[in-house]
Amino acid sequence: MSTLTSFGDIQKMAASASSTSLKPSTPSTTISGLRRRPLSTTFGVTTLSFRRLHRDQPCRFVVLSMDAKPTILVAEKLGEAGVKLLKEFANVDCSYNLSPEELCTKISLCDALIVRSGTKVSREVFESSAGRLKVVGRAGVGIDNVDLAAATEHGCLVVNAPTANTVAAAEHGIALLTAMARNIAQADASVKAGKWLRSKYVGVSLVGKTLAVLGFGKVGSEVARRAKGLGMHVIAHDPYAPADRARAIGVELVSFDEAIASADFISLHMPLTASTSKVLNDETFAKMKKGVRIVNVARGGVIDEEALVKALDAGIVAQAALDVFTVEPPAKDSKLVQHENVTATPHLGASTMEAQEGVAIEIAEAVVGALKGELAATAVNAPMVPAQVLTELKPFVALSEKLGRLAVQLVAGGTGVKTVKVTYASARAPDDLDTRLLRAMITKGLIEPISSVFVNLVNADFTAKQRGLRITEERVFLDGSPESPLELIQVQIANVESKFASAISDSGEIKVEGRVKDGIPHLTRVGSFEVDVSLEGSLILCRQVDQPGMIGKVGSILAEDNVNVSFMSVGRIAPRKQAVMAIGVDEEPSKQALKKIGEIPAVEEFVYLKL
Ligand SMILES: NC(=O)c1ccc[n+]([C@@H]2O[C@H](COP(=O)([O-])OP(=O)(O)OC[C@H]3O[C@@H](n4cnc5c(N)ncnc54)[C@H](O)[C@@H]3O)[C@@H](O)[C@H]2O)c1
Ligand SMILES: O=C(O)[C@H](O)COP(=O)(O)O
Repeated sequence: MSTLTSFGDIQKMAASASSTSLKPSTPSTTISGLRRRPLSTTFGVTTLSFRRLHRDQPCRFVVLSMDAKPTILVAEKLGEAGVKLLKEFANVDCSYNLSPEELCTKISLCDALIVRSGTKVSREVFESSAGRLKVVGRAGVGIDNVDLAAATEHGCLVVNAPTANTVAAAEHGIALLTAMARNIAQADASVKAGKWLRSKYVGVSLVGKTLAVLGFGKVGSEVARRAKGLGMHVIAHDPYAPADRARAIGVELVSFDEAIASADFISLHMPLTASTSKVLNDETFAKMKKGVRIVNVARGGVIDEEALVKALDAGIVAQAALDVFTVEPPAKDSKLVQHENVTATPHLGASTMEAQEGVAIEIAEAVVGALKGELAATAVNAPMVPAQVLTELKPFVALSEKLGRLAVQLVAGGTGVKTVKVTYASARAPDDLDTRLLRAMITKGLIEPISSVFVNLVNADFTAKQRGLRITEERVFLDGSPESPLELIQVQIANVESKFASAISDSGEIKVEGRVKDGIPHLTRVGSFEVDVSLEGSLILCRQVDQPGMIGKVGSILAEDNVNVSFMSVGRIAPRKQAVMAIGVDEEPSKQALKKIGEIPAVEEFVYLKL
């Protein structure tokens, strides 16, 4: 198990550790009764994880060791500028051509891994990392070589470099298109072989011909733009592309069948996914114009290569120019590669000096940012949260996790948490609030205190699902100023008993509610009782008969125990009726002190909660 709770947490934990000067050698009363778990060291922070002996509640200590750096394994050649950036922050191990076994062995010592398309980052890699691997950086666009499901299950962020090689790939597509049309590769080889075959290598013209671009994303649209410049009539098929983007460069979006049936040239630019795998096959080749020419700089797997050989032999496809193959490198005797009407390059689409430097910088910045706890703008398996949104949501992120932690600790032992409802009240329009981050942190708060699983933004939804935890979300629209993204967050756990009966609301759920005040998360409701206590340190909730002297009695028991009270608030139904007192404490009270509080005659129930 990794002892890190999230990318951001490592910094928070480090900060709190430095402020409380925890050291492994420092004896601390909090350590008694705790069994030490394996030690893990990551980038500047050594985490000692302890587990309570009697209750399944993890407790973490973080110790700073300033010289420790994260380790980043660069498994494929990366531009120098990127490596330099990585070295400023981490120990960088550039080890190329690792076998799958060597990669699995090395990975357990690495916090991040950077690959291009030549390395398979399989489930075994994540399993072998035993939780240490936090980020996989794909120095390029296609992430079909990374097992995303396994990454997500292991809470490992995957980031890519989606923009820096777009132009290079588009230029290579155009290079293949023109080279194929004029038999450049074949003619070059024959001249070098001492031949002069001017009539054999008569080509075809591009001007006025129809080019169908399949996949009208970044590369596809750049290819389209360039092909228009060559005087081609360009159509495109992409079920997800906005029509106005196509219109803006004079491209008509059409159906797949129309695209392949009317094209003289087809250029492939979609990702390899389950739905695009072998999208060009016997059936679809049969629908094409006889003599069509095909360019593929996307992924080999989008073409059924056997079917393409047949279509080439039958003359349905006159020529193909391929940069990518189902298996790379393809077999030496591959019928496809050896076909006289095929032009092949060894996956060179992104291989320009400029693109490689750009990609290296793009991925290095993304990986370092992710290791520092920043949310990545190019995350592939986690929500991408723009920086300004994140700044606004930050205190609500903390509030969310604390409400989750509080709510789950109020559940009586033996009653499983299955159904949680989260309500966000805000004066902003629903579309203006991205709740994925908040939901992930609530999930983290709900799950971590009762398990050894670590939850972060990447694996929160997966972990909740795996544990049968159903989290529903509701937005309540409030009148008022939409200046703040949220007014309050409410977490309700249904169908459970509570160890603090007052936490059960009139409708029968455990209910906690919080707000952010001056940037600090506050608990503002427990069950039907309004309270107001800042969510720092730990908390004692106490239901009593409202009467004079209660605050004093509890306060002096805590003072005798040398426990500092940070906050106190009483919420009551009516004067001299029942009240709930919420007391924030900096230290954990001793068992004797808690027992004494429970023995005050007016106290009907109480609970101690760790935040
Ligand atoms: N040969 C190389 O070196 C090289 C370099 C860069 C990119 N690539 C590959 O090129 C492809 C495109 O890259 P990009 O940066 O343009 O990605 P992108 O995400 O910007 O564009 C992909 C487009 O494909 C579309 N798409 C998805 N499913 C589709 C389907 N079934 N039919 C039609 N369109 C579909 C998407 O809507 C998207 O617009 C990827 O496969 C990438 O790996 C290869
Ligand atoms: O998807 C990509 O970015 C390209 O296929 C480039 O891959 P490469 O970095 O392995 O050249």
